[in-house]
Amino acid sequence: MKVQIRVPATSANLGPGFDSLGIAITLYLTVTVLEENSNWIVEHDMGKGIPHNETNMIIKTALRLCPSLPAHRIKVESDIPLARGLGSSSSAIVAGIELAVQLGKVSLTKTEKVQQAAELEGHPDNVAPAILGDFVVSSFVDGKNISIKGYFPETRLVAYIPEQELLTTESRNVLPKQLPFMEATHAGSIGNTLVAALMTNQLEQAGQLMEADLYHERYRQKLVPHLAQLRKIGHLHHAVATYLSGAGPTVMTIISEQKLDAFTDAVKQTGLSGKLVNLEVDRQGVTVKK
Ligand SMILES: Nc1ncnc2c1ncn2[C@@H]1O[C@H](COP(=O)(O)OP(=O)(O)OP(=O)(O)O)[C@@H](O)[C@H]1O
Ligand SMILES: N[C@@H](CCO)C(=O)O
Repeated sequence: MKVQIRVPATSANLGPGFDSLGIAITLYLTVTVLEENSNWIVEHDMGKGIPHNETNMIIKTALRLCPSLPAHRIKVESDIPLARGLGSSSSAIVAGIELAVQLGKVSLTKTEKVQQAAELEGHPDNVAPAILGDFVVSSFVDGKNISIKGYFPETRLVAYIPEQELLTTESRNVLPKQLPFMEATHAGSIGNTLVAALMTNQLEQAGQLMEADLYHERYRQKLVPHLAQLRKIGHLHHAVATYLSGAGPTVMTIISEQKLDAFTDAVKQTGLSGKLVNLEVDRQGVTVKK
């Protein structure tokens, strides 16, 4: 048996949907399960910081769900860059949960998988679309995760991915501990209206709301000065919206296919050193091939 688990990258927040909204996108982490072994071996070329043994996040997650899981050699391939705001840690957690399900015969519904993954990640906005695919709106009520999947309007996406990593913990440290009540309700109303616009396929309206975040982008701006620059280029080229993907530093631009080339050409002319990647929404979420 050769099991292959494929998990999409994700882009969280979409502006005002902090810790709640996310989309799955067409970059993938793939785990191939090879033979049983006396200890866990994780083959990968993701860099020195990522363990090759049972301390790897994928294996740690799987063992947490199923401590008796028999050790295997696994191969991990990924085109999701680490610590760039594209949900790499969530994809590893989701792969670990699926590994426990496949090898340990752990039985979990999709809802239970999202619950487990969101508890491990600390917030559901990346793990929920990584599991369910497409666009997901998530929250916790009395400790129970509620995730609703919707159809994200047809569009193209361009990710500007800087060379430098930005850990989520570091990017959360610049956020305020509290927001005044009226500011919080206003920020929430923008997020609510954004969800309504997306669920009713009103992408233009959604774009305005995505750029009206009051929760996090203004506090993170100093860590990601390229956000304002890219948003300005987006406006000049009639992009739908430009927002900070997850905790950054990646900046995502939503744009129609017709305007995409002119936008990317303009970004290239700025001399910004990051990479531009054309993407689409992944509609499926995690898949398993046997
Ligand atoms: N495939 C993987 N295997 C093992 N560890 C991983 C893997 N992918 C990510 N990690 C761990 O997760 C860390 C990055 O997590 P972090 O939450 O900071 O960023 P992110 O998930 O890429 O971005 P964001 O949450 O903003 O979308 C990496 O530095 C690494 O320790
Ligand atoms: N909602 C999270 C996503 C990154 O994990 C944040 O912006 O910090």
